[in-house]
Amino acid sequence: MLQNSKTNKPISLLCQSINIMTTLSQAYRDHPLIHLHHIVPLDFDSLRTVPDSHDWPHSSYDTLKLHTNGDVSIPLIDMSDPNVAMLIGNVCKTWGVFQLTNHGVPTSLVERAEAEAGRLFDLPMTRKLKALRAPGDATGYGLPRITPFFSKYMWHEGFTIMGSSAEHASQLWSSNYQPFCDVMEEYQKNMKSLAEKITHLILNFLKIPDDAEISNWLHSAGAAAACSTALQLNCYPRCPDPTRVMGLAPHTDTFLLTILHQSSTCGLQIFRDGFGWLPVTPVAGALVLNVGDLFHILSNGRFPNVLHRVVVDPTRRRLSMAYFFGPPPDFCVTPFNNPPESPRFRSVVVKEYVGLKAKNLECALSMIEI
Ligand SMILES: C=C1C[C@]23C[C@H]1CC[C@H]2[C@@]12CCC[C@@](C)(C(=O)O1)[C@H]2[C@@H]3C(=O)O
Ligand SMILES: O=C(O)CCC(=O)C(=O)O
Ligand SMILES: [Fe+2]
Repeated sequence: MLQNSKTNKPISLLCQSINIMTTLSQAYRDHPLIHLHHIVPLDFDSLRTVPDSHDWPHSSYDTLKLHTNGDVSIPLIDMSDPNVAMLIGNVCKTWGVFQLTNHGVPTSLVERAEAEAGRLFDLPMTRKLKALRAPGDATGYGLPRITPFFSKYMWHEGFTIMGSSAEHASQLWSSNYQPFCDVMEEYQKNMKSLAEKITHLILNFLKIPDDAEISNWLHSAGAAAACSTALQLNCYPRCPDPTRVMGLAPHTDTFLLTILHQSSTCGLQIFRDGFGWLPVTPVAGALVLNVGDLFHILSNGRFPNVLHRVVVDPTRRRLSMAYFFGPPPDFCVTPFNNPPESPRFRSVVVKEYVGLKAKNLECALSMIEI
């Protein structure tokens, strides 16, 4: 029987019943987005003007003033710093987002993954549509999941992977799809082990005891592979008039942590109270990490689940790869509070929260608030 390496407690729930546990794709299939059937991304490269369907009423450039003062920038943390746990913990509290260098993920792997993502989005539309996300499914090619919550479409095409990408990749390329699958698999492995390390540092920072359910899960995660993970490849084609479109509309991420690689093209912005939208300027070799809703809940609101969006570049297409990490769909997330502080949220099972988000997007959090 597997045991938590720290507490020596058996990991019964997580490992033994693995066959009856909900997978993340299943959790998403259980909460389909009704309006997203048969709507496909535009063939952006063929367009010379912005169609009305993609013309945002309030342009992404001036709805909220973009803060351009160079001295306010997202913190940069060096993972080889001896105080890394403290640095990451404090930044999660004050910002909810940071860039990380010396993270141990080989640059060559990141470059190969970005090149494969580029090869995918370079395919003709007729080819990409072969891997179109089926109605009610979570994986494959298509529009962002949050699309139905907005009245206009985003200047975006994406490809979602949960585990193996073989089924969809073989629809994209009848042969020669193995290099794509191999690099995406290796990338996900590296992301998972980085996400586990960072989560471990954060749980220590929050002084969450070793016998808490979340610690028990994390210490078993490597062995049991019982996690919710997804890799989202994002492409923001260049746009004839970027001031009128939205690359990715403002949102928070659902899971514990997101690890993002952004190409050298600018576009990601975070919303910070008192400042407005701040750009996350690409730093070569650095990964962007941000707190998602589940860490916000788990930290009892101490960590902000940072609101972010993406604006589009007039001259260059932008690629990014976002890896989402959290406990498995059947896991119950309980806020960790130090008495006399009381819990701000009720406990919530991951798949139940996925369902709340599918129906209510950003209001999901307030629905579990106490
Ligand atoms: C595991 C995840 C996380 C998802 C849903 C599912 C697969 C795709 C992810 C994204 C990627 C784009 C932004 C977002 C908001 C979206 O629309 O799809 C993300 C969402 C979430 O964080 O909720
Ligand atoms: O493209 C980016 O920089 C951000 C993508 C993002 O926010 C997401 O995939 O959730
Ligand atoms: Fe995001």
